Amino acid sequence: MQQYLDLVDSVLSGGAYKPNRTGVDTISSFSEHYEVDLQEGYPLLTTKGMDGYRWNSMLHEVCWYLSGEEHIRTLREETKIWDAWADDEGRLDTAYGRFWRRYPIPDEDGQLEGESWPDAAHRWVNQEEDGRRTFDQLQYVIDTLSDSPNSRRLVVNAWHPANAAVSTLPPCHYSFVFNVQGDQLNCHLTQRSGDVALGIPFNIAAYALLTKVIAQQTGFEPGTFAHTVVDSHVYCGRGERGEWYADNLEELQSRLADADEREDYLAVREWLESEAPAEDDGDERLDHVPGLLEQLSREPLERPTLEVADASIDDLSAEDLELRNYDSHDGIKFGVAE
Ligand SMILES: Nc1nc(=O)c2c([nH]1)NC[C@@H]1CN(c3ccc(C(=O)N[C@@H](CCC(=O)O)C(=O)O)cc3)CN21
Ligand SMILES: O=c1ccn([C@H]2C[C@H](O)[C@@H](COP(=O)(O)O)O2)c(=O)[nH]1
Repeated sequence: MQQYLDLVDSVLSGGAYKPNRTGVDTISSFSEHYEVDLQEGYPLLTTKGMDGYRWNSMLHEVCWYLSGEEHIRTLREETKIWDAWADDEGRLDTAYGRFWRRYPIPDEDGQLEGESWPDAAHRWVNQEEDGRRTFDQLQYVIDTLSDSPNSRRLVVNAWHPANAAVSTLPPCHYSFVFNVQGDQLNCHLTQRSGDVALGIPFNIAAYALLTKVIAQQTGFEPGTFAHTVVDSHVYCGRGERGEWYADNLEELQSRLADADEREDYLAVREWLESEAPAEDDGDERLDHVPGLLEQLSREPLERPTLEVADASIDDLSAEDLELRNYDSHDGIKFGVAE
C-alpha cells in the first residue's frame, strides 16, 4: 500500500526529533492524513510480512474490541501484544471495546435536570449484572445505518476525559465516524498518537476489517478508510542511539530528499548504520528507522482480499475471517517502546 510508504516517508522527511515518556526517542510529525479505497482490496501491508502470528494477533485484537471486555484474559491466550500494559489478572485500564460496547451512562444522581439520557428500556442501553447502565455505541451505529443511513451522527467514541487523565495508556485510536455515500460505507478514524512501524499497520488492518464487517451487516459496499493521526512518530532508539538523531536528523532528511528511486533508501540505511552508535544490549530494534528504510525500498505487492462470514458483531470470531491471495516481502522485527 503506497499510502503507508508515503506516511513513513513524510514522517521521516518532515518530522522533528521528540523525546517522550517511554524513554525511546522519536521522529514525530503533526497531523498526517491518508485515505485508502477498500474497493481495491484489503489494505494489509505487503512491504513486510503481516501473516502468520501477526495476522492472528490482529484478528484476536479486533474480536477482543468487539467483545466489549475490559480485561485481556481471553485475548492473552492468543497474543502477547497487550500483556505489557495489563496486570497478572489480565486487568487492563485501556478501554477500547469496553467503551465501544459498554460506554458508561451516569446514574440518576449524576444526571442534571434538562439533560437527555436514555432509560433502562432504551434500545441500545444494557443493564450490567451489578445494575450499572451502559450504552452500546457499535450496535447503535449498525441499527442506525439500516434505519437512517444518511445520518451524520454515526460516531463511536473511546475517549472519556476523566478516565483518560488517570489511565496508564489512554486509547490511541479514540474516535471513528461512519458515513454513507451512495451505496458505500466509509469510515474515518482519528488517532491521537501513532507508532508508525508497529501500531499503525495493525490499526489500518483492524479498521479496514471493521468497516468490511459493518458494511456486510448493513448491506453496503465497503468504501474509503480515512485515517488522521495527530502525532505520527517513528521510534528511533534509546540513549545515545536516540540522541544521535537530534544532531543528525538534518543530514538524514537531506539524504532522504535526494532519494529518487526505491533502492536509494538502502544507501541511506547503510549510511545510518555506519554512522549511528550501535543500540545497547537489550535495546535492539528500538530504533525503527533502519527497518522502515528497508520497507521504503520495497515495491508494494498486489493487495489481498478478506472474506468475512455472515456473523453478527456479537458472534464474530477469528474463524469467520479469511485472508486470501496474500503475498508479501519478508517480515521485519521492531522492538516495542513501553
Ligand atoms: N510503543 C507502542 N506501540 C504500539 O503500537 C502500541 C503500544 N506501544 N502500546 C499499546 C498497543 C499494543 N499494540 C501493539 C503492541 C505490540 C505489537 C507488536 O509487537 N507487533 C509485532 C508482532 C507481535 C505479535 O503478533 O506477537 C509486529 O511485528 O507487528 C503491535 C501492536 C499497539 N500499541
Ligand atoms: O493502537 C495503537 C495503540 C498504541 N499505539 C502507540 C502510539 C504510541 O507510540 C504508544 C502510546 O503512547 P502514548 O504516550 O500514550 O501516546 O502506542 C499505536 O500506534 N496504535
